Amino acid sequence: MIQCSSLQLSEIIINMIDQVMKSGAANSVQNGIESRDIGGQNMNDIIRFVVETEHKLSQEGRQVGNPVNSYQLVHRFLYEWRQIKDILKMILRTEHVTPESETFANKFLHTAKFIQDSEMWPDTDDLQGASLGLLRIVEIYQVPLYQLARGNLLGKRTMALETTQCLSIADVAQDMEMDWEAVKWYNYTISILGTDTASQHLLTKAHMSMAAILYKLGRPDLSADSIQQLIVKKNGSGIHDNQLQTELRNYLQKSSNKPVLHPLIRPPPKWIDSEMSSIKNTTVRKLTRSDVGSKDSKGTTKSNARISQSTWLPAEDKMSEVLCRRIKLITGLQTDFKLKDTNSELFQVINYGIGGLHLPHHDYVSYYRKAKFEDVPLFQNSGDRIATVILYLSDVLMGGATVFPKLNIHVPIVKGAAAVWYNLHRNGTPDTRLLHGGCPVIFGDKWISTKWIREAGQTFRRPCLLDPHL
Ligand SMILES: O=C(O)CCC(=O)C(=O)O
Ligand SMILES: [Fe+2]
Repeated sequence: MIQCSSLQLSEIIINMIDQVMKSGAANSVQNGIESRDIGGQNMNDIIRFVVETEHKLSQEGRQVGNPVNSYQLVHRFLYEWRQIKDILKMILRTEHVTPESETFANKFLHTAKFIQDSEMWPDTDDLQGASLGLLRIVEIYQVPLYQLARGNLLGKRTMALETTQCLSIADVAQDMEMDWEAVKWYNYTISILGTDTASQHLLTKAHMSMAAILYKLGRPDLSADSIQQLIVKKNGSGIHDNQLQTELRNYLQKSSNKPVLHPLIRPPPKWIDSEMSSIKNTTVRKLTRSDVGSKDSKGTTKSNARISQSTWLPAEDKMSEVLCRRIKLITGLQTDFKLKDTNSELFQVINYGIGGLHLPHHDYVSYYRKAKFEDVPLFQNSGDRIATVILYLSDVLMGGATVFPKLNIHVPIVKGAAAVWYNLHRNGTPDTRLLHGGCPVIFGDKWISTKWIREAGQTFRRPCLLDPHL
């Protein structure tokens, strides 16, 4: 934890750089190492950084209590200086290190160690504190974010924030559950990110984090837009689809340990109406009063637990194929429909009128297996319903949300959006936290389509883990 003010800190850094500069080591390093030795590029980066920091600090660093500069110092100390130390240590370990480089590296590391030992080296708490300071200033004084980031704090000049620093502030806001602030900072970061390959990773991270927060804030529409924009940017920049698929999959698999709903890609707005109408038109005349599976008989029964009409979308329907492919892309799970050993069930299309509801239930069907329900071909060798995907085919004016009472999550019905969740723990046992239901529709006509994905075929896509809590 820093024990001194930012002024003291800047003095220390300036002294440290002065020392290194005066010793002439930086020049000899520049002349002596270059790329013949190891990591020529790294070394040039170090020198550039040292010179830049020195310049910036002598120009602006002495402003007492400047929140942006203090933030920059802490950030640089935490990340960039740490990187430099690692590189220098690596240089010292190489066989052909020149005497000049050795002196430079030793001097630098010695001073860094001295500061670190005196507990003045900033830690992540300091960075969080400095980030919160900036977040508060932006909110309380309504400072336009772009001005602050470009080095203009209410008319006073400060250092400009770098893209990685904006992203890091957004991450702090997210950690502190300052959700809308986080969205604002992610959005700004996205707006300044370049199209070079180095920025691609940051772009994905910013879009993904923003999508997750917007989803949590009950805006699946904006959440899906964020992911959609990412896809357009990535495809536009010539990055192969596979890379995006892997990133999305990693993201979804990582957060799957917490049973939360995942933002799902929504089709581009111009497709929504035609896709949704196509599904409704194909199925509307086939709808019949819905059943539920019953525990004690082998069959299904009409029940007041589910007041709706439903039917199944044929596997050969064009929309069924399109949606299966899309869900496979997003979840990474196998979604093929087969009459035996199926990877997923057909899309069930459900229509709830006024007052229509589905009482809280779980989607897993483990009790079927106990009741030897395996003789129904569809269930043979297909395992349990590992995941559920609900596509929302209509908007609902009031009511009708899908709710998860144990998780305190509610998903409003937004045409074109979708919700995904896993019903089973990673060890295959039912995850009871995923209890959910459809609230009664107050105004409107609720259309959804549900895809239950089965365990069969997912072995390498969502591998089993023994931990019963995952
Ligand atoms: O109607 C809803 O929102 C939920 C539907 C559902 O849970 C299901 O079909 O299994
Ligand atoms: Fe359900």
